[in-house]
Parts: sequence; C-alpha cells; structure tokens
Amino acid sequence: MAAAGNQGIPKWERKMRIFLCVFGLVLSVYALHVELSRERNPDYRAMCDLGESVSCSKVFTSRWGRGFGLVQFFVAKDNPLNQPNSLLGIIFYTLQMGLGLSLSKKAALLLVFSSWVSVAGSLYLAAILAFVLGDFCMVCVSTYIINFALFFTNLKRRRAIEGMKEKAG
Ligand SMILES: C/C(=C\C[C@@]12O[C@]1(C)C(=O)c1ccccc1C2=O)CCC[C@H](C)CCC[C@H](C)CCCC(C)C
Repeated sequence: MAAAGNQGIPKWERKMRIFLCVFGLVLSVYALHVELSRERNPDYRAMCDLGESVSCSKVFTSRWGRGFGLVQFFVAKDNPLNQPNSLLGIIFYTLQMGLGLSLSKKAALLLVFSSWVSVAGSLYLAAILAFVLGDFCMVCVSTYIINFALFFTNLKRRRAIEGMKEKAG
C-alpha cells in the first residue's frame, strides 16, 4: 500500500496518536500529582491554580475528582474502587497507545468503543466543571480536546481498516 507506512499504519496517524497519548498521559500524571499533593497539604498551590475560579486543584480534590463522583454512590468514599479520575485517564491513554499499535479489526473496534466512553466522560466532566463547580480548569479542558481528537483518529482508523479488508476479501 503506497500511503501506508510502518506496519500499514499511516505515518500521520502514528504521529497524531503518539502526540495525543503522550500529551494526555502528561496531563493525567500532572493532575494526579496535584491531587495527591493537595490532599496531603491544603496549602499546596499548583502551577494551574491561577485564581479563585481558575483553580485546578480545587476541581481535582472535589467529590467529582474521584470515580467521576459516581462511584461513591455505590461504595464508601475511601473504598479502593473510588480512584482519582486522572488514574483512569492514565489507563485510558496507555490503552489507546497500546491498542493503536495493533492493526486488527478487534483492536480498532475496542479503540472506537473506549473512545466513545471517554467522549461521554468528557462531556459529563465538562458539564460538572461549568455548571456545578463554575471553575475553569485548563488541564481538564485540554484533556477533553485530546479525547475528541483521539475519537476522530480512531473513527478514521476503523474506516481505513474496513476499507482494507473489503479490498482484500
Ligand atoms: C485528567 C483527566 C480529566 C480531568 C478531570 O478529571 C479530573 C482530574 C477531575 O478531577 C475533574 C473533576 C470535576 C470536573 C472535571 C474534572 C476533570 O476534567 C483525565 C480523564 C480523561 C477521560 C475523561 C477518562 C476517560 C476514561 C474512560 C472512562 C475509560 C474507558 C476505557 C474502558 C472502556 C477500558
């Protein structure tokens, strides 16, 4: 295939995916770091705390910062199942990176599916951020943009793979 690079994955897609996943991982690790630091020390000021209503650590340590604020309806607040959202983010971007290396149809389907979940999660968190917390969190908004971009990358990948299989079959 002429346009295909290494392993048949178009070069732009490899680059785009690596860029988005690394960026998402850095933001998630940073969010986790801020959340844990703030929980340990209430006086901690993060780089992304620019003002009263532009404060990321306020958002991360809110009740919606763990298990999307939903897990605590089912288990105790300090249950090990109630993990920070940013930890889920780390798992998600690692998964997107890992599955992105595979060209199988199953992997493509899983990528699109998990991406759907992340877009839904982003819309939910964005609504909480805007309407409940009334805060502007740059780290959060950046992850929403990354999740949308990854979603379109995954949709395009699935179409490309289906096209390939049709020609081959
Ligand atoms: C840093 C990050 C999101 C930022 C943030 O979540 C933070 C930290 C938070 O505390 C918060 C509080 C209140 C309002 C908004 C927010 C957020 O904005 C990363 C998540 C990315 C994405 C939303 C995760 C989606 C993961 C999927 C649920 C996984 C599905 C995969 C499975 C099918 C395997």
